[in-house]
Amino acid sequence: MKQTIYRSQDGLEGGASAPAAEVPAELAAAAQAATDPKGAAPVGPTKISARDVSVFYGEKQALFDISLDIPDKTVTSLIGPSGCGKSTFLRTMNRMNDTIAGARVTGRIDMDGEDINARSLDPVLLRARVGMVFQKPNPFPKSIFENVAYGPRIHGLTRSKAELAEVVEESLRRAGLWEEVADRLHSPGTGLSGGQQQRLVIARAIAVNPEVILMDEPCSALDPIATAKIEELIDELRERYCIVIVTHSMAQAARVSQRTAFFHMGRLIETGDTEEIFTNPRERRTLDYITGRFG
Ligand SMILES: Nc1ncnc2c1ncn2[C@@H]1O[C@H](COP(=O)(O)OP(=O)(O)OP(=O)(O)O)[C@@H](O)[C@H]1O
Repeated sequence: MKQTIYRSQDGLEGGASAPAAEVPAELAAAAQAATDPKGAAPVGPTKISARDVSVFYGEKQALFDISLDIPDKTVTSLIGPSGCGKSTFLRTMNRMNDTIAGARVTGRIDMDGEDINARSLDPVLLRARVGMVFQKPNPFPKSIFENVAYGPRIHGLTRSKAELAEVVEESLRRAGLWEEVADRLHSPGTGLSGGQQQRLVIARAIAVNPEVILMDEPCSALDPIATAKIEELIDELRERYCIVIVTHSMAQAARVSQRTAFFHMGRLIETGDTEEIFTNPRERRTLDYITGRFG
């Protein structure tokens, strides 16, 4: 079933007054539910504030003057066609672009009002505060226990073995994996299924008390059941963390995020509540993308 969406005239290219497009009713309903879930916490205050952020890979400019506020305790989706700069923008938030030879970032990104590119800020500590989950699960070639214990140990977050074991258990519980691995904590993390490995990686990120979790297409290598589990987990985690997710799946963005930002050719075209972006976008390009006309 389709639902006809009428767009506002404000900011439209072309200025047509006809119904803009047909957004599948399921997508619109999912976006509505994610934006205004019953009993859920409201969108939090701004956690990360990007101003005029541009990124260059050598001579090539990949992002152009991005200004975007990312709220705390909220899931923000970054959507847009391949190559539009979603992952590049995600990486600016934990300075992962610093690790790419020839990459240069200009502009300013504040986290809780603090410039994350300040020289005084240690990128290793920043990456503990701003954890990252990649497309392909990447557990260390170590046991399940050691994968999670590694971060707290190197950052000196626990004082005894017992305390470390507690942090490991708590992190695995919060990542929804404890029940499945409690009896094999000392088996290799790489022996788990893809979906379990992705939850292990999330537990590893959680173990160092992050404030933000960045996810770069975290479900693209997973089957639908494992994907559903990760989406459920994302929904639970947002009560505590600021979450930013890059996804190619419009249905996933509509299901899991309360805020959505649409990128196109290195520019931020539009951002707003997910429901608004999916049902009444201001820009024609946004509409064309979410209704599958390009990308
Ligand atoms: N390490 C790099 N070196 C040079 N160019 C890069 C590098 N990483 C990304 N780019 C270029 O920057 C632009 C944005 O890429 P990016 O990966 O951020 O886009 P994306 O929207 O995440 O794409 P996708 O959805 O395909 O993952 C692209 O043109 C890409 O080719």
